[in-house]
Amino acid sequence: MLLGCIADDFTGGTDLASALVARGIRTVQVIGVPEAGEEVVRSGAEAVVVALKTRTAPVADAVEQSLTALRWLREIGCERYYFKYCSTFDSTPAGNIGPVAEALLDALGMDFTVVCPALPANGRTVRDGRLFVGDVPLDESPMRQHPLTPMDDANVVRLMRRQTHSRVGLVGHGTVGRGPERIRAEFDALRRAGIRFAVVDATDDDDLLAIGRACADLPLVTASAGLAVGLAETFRAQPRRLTDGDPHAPVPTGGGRAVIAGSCSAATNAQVEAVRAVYPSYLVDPFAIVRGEDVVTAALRWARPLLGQGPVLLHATQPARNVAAAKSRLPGDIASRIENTLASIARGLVDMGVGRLIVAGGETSGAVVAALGVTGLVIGPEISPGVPWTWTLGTPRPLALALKSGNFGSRDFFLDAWERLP
Ligand SMILES: Nc1ncnc2c1ncn2[C@@H]1O[C@H](COP(=O)(O)OP(=O)(O)O)[C@@H](O)[C@H]1O
Ligand SMILES: O=C(O)[C@@H](O)C(=O)COP(=O)(O)O
Repeated sequence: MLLGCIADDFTGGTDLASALVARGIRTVQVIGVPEAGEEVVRSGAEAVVVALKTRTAPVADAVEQSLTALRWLREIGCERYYFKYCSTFDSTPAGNIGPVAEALLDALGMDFTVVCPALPANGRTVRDGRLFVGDVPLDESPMRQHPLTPMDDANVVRLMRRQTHSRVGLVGHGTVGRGPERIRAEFDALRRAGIRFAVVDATDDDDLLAIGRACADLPLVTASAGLAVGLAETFRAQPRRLTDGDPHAPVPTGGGRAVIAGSCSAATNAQVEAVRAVYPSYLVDPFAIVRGEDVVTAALRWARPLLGQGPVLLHATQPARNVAAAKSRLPGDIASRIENTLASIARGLVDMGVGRLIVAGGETSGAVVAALGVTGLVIGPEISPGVPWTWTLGTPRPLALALKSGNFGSRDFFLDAWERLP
């Protein structure tokens, strides 16, 4: 085992696992910290991703869960660690990226690491420490209206300073463009100056390759899935401990097809719109949940006769103005009540024979995966950058499951995804 990864949500976990697999690193994703590690060790994986649902948890809880994951990764023999957060730095002013990163550094006895949210494959770049989504600074992108983690600042140095007690510095593009030696020298200079976190500019995969090489001796990196581009190369350069080949033959799965969408991100809204003209679709109404209606039974009654005919869509996804209205008029826990409702619907659909399921939204995926009793995910073919098909472990029968980050995928994602299934 070489690389132990801790992802702060489940879509983020499959994003990173898929990036590592695409670069030839055998990767297993586990859901939460398993009770025993033997199965993972026996699987011959070179990397393991522990997917947690800590992005919006209370800070102390997120820190504790992440430290538990780190302990488990150490126990099963990991030597290097990767804290994976969102390429749009989804967090609140209190955390959880900063506090978790700080706790992991402390636990590993380290005094320095990188903060690298860039993910050029999905249009997220960092210039002068500012995070861009396409050409738009993060705080002017639709992320400013996220239901749980609205982002009001694009400056990653400032965001990290808000969230940590540590000193935060910047390695600008001028340095990154000069290559790994220069970047490493800058890391050393920052470390000597008492800087604990270096935000690193990156605008393309060449930058990430250079940063990956410069990080070759760091036991812990913190990043989006982007840095996998660079780190995978440094791992491949090491002697391989395992035989070559794919440990994860695809598991053909049949059964009904469904899309469950709980993300209200711009990309998911567009994907829901695209599909509503094609599939039967059902809106899960937050106001009905709060009125105490049996939304789950109603949704399943609607879906039952349709499942034999083709895919169905069940969504809470709504445009930002409706989400703002729901948030202002409904109780504070409405987001998690919607997640739980969608998770119960997913469970009911699987009980009715659905075997191929797409879930949109990180928090939503966390709730669905828990309700289905999934203990691990085998990574299959990539549907679009950062979103693979996976096969579930721990469920009574393997399911084909795609966990789609809210802002990933083209407009036709829900229509095209089925074609990528073997
Ligand atoms: N109509 C709605 N009104 C308010 N909140 C909603 C609505 N639909 C979904 N939500 C909540 O918004 C959150 C979306 O987060 P998530 O699932 O992580 O999506 P994303 O990947 O886009 O961030 C979830 O907690 C979900 O329950
Ligand atoms: O890094 C990313 O953008 C994704 O891997 C991710 O974490 C997205 O989170 P959600 O949009 O909440 O799914």
